[in-house]
Amino acid sequence: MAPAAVDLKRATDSNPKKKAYVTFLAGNGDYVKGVVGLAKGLRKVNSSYPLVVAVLPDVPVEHRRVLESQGCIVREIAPVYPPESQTQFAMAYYVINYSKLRIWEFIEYEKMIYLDGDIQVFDIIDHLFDLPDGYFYAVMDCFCEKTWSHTPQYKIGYCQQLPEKVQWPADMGPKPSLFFNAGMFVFEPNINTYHDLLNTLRVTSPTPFAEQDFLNLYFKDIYKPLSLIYNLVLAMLWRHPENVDLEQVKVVHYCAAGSKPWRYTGKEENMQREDIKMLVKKWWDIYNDKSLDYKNPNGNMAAHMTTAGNNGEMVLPSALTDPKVAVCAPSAA
Ligand SMILES: O=c1ccn([C@@H]2O[C@H](COP(=O)(O)OP(=O)(O)O)[C@@H](O)[C@H]2O)c(=O)[nH]1
Ligand SMILES: OC[C@H]1O[C@H](O[C@@H]2[C@@H](O)[C@H](O)[C@@H](O)[C@H](O)[C@@H]2O)[C@H](O)[C@@H](O)[C@H]1O
Ligand SMILES: [Mn+2]
Repeated sequence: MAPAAVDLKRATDSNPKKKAYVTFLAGNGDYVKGVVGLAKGLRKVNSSYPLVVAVLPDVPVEHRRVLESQGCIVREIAPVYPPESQTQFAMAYYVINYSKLRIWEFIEYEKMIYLDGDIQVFDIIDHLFDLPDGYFYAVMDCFCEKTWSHTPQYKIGYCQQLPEKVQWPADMGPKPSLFFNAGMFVFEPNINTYHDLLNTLRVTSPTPFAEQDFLNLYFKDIYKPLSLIYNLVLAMLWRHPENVDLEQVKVVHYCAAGSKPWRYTGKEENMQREDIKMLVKKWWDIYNDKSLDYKNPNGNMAAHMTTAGNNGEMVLPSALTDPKVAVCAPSAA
């Protein structure tokens, strides 16, 4: 699918080096809040690059308009499904995450940083665009959460985050290759890679972590681990606290069960931790910061995005102001 002219134009005019952040949005639910938060977070750290949002057809036009009003470049992609199988995904909805593969087709960009919609960038990471070409950069995952209970490493208590804790037994074959979390990665869109990814997927049996497993398999030979400061998988806080210095962390990935800030209730395991409550509040502080809203070139909010409330305040479309999930930033520090 050739890139739409308008995207090409915007990519060339306002972004001569043709680099961009990209995220993925599916459905008509509340992940759009995550993407709005991400767009505002990148603005807060003064990133020089735009945020492209790859949206599935089921993302409503109202959500797309809100994202455009926040300065995002919205690109519709077709879904990608894995081959038919009886696989039980770690989370049933992971099946839609294979659609992330479409971003390799965004060849008007020479380098992109993919970020999940449940990620927030608290410190500028634009320098990652200058990493040498020809590699796939991402942060190593952790195998200690229950979501990994189907794996041999979980069963013997082995985790790449602390490999000396449990030796990998020789009778279990070679130690698993380094495995990255697919919520954040630095990559180069390339049409040949794109077609090869889709062709390879057609002959690859799906596995519990869906496209994350597939990407780890596909890029195993060129994968280069990044420091965890670029994608703090929250479980690291209680699984490997010795590896985490929160002061240094630049990117937080709200992937632990119950940690999505826009759905946070504090009820799930580990969600009453002071560091979790602090990180959720940090996310809400950005999401609610109106000074971080995008001002289009003529210096005001895109009119068709908002309507004035009774006393002139900015009223976002109902999708983003659902009273049921009104600001629930915990009172903690
Ligand atoms: O209903 C959904 C589920 C997922 N996603 C996108 O797919 C990414 C991966 O899913 P998720 O972050 O929930 O996986 P986790 O990192 O929590 O395992 C999300 O961050 C979103 O960008 C989405 O847009 N809508
Ligand atoms: O579709 C598979 C997903 O797999 C990954 O999420 C997992 C993984 O991080 C585990 O290690 C955690 O235990 C778990 O909580 C978390 O959901 C990616 O973050 C996401 O983008 C996506 O690729
Ligand atoms: Mn995620």
